Amino acid sequence: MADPFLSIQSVKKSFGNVAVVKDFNLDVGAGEFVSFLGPSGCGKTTMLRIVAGFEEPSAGKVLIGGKDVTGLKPNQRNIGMVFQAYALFPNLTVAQNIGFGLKVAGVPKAEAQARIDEMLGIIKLPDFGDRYPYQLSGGQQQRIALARALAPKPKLLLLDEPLSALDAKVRISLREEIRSIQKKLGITTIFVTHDQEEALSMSDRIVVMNEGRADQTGTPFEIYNRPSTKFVANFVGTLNVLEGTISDAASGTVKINAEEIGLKGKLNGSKSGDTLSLALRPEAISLGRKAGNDSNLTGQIADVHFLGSVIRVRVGVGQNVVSLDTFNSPSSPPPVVGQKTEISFSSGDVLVLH
Ligand SMILES: Nc1ncnc2c1ncn2[C@@H]1O[C@H](COP(=O)(O)OP(=O)(O)OP(=O)(O)O)[C@@H](O)[C@H]1O
Repeated sequence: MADPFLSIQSVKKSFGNVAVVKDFNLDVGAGEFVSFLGPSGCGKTTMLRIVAGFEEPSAGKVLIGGKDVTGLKPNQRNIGMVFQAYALFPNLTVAQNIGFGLKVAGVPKAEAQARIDEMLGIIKLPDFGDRYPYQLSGGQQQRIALARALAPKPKLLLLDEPLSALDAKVRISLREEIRSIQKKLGITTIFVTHDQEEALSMSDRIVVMNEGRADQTGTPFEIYNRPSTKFVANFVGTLNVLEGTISDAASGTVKINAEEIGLKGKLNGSKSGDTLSLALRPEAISLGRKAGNDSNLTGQIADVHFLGSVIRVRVGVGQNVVSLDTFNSPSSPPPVVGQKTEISFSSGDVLVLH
C-alpha cells in the first residue's frame, strides 16, 4: 500500500512469558474499514489496545498518518473508541456524554453544542439530548457511545466488539448504521469481532487472527472463497470436509470412498497415496447432477431441514456427511430421508486443505 493511514509494523506483545501477539503486520488505507476477526483469546483486543496506546508493544511500531505514535499516550493519538460494555457516564445526559471530549479539549460552548446537535442527527437520535443513559435501549446507548467517540473528529475509529451485548435484530440494524456513518465520514476504522457474519458483512478487509498472528488478510470475498489456511477455512463459514486419497497424482485423480474425482492442478506437490481433506461450502454443492458441475458423488439423504425459502439437506457420502442448501420449489416435494441421491459440484470450488 503506497500511503497507509495506519501502519502496524512487526508488533509483538507478551504478558510475562506468554506471547499474545506474535509479529503482527498490517497497513490500513485512509477511509478503510478493517476487522480483526478471531476466536476468544487470539489477541484481537490486545492488538487494538496497542493501536490505541493503552498497551505498549514489546517490540515493533505503530504509525498513524505516517507518524510514529508508539510512545504516545492514547489522548495524543487523535483516536475515537467504542467498547463492548456501554461505557456512557450514567450521571451525564446524552448531550453531555457526546460533548465530553469536546469539553476536555476546551471547545467553546456554542461550537460544542452545534457539534453535539450534528452528531445526534448523524446517529438519528435528534431529540435524545436531555435523556440519561438509563432511559435508553442498549442499541441507543451504543449509538450515543459512537457519537461520543466521533464528536472530537478523530482520524481513527477503534471499535471493540461494540455490538456483542445487543440482541440479534438490533445488532444487524446497527451493523448497517455504523458502516453507513463510517462511509459518510470517511473515517479509517478498526473493528474487533469474533462474529464472522459481522466481519463479512461490514468490512473492506478482514484480518483473521489465530493465536496472536494474522493468518490471512483479505476482502470478505477472498477470506470466504479462498481461505489460505485450514484455520481460516474452518473459522469463517460452514464447511463440508470430505476425506480423499490421491489415486494418481500425475492426473490429479482423488478417490473418495469408491468413487473418483479430478483435481488436477490443486494437489500442490502431494503424492499418490497421500490423504487429503477436501472442503466445500454448502452453496457449492448441488443435489443431483447439474450442468457445469464436473464432479459427482453418490450418497444417501440423512437429514432434511425445511427453513422456508431454503431447504438445508444433509447427505451421507461414505463416512462423511455434507450439508448443502437447495431453494424451495412450491411445485416439487422436498427430498426424503433415506433416498439415494447424487451430489455434484465443480472441482474448481474444492478447497484442498493441507
Ligand atoms: N493485561 C494482561 N495480562 C496478562 N494476560 C493478558 C492481559 N491482557 C490480555 N491477556 C491475555 O492475552 C490473551 C489475548 O487476550 P485478548 O483480550 O487480546 O484476546 P481477544 O482475541 O480479544 O479475545 P476476546 O474476544 O475473548 O476478548 C488472553 O489469553 C488473555 O488472557
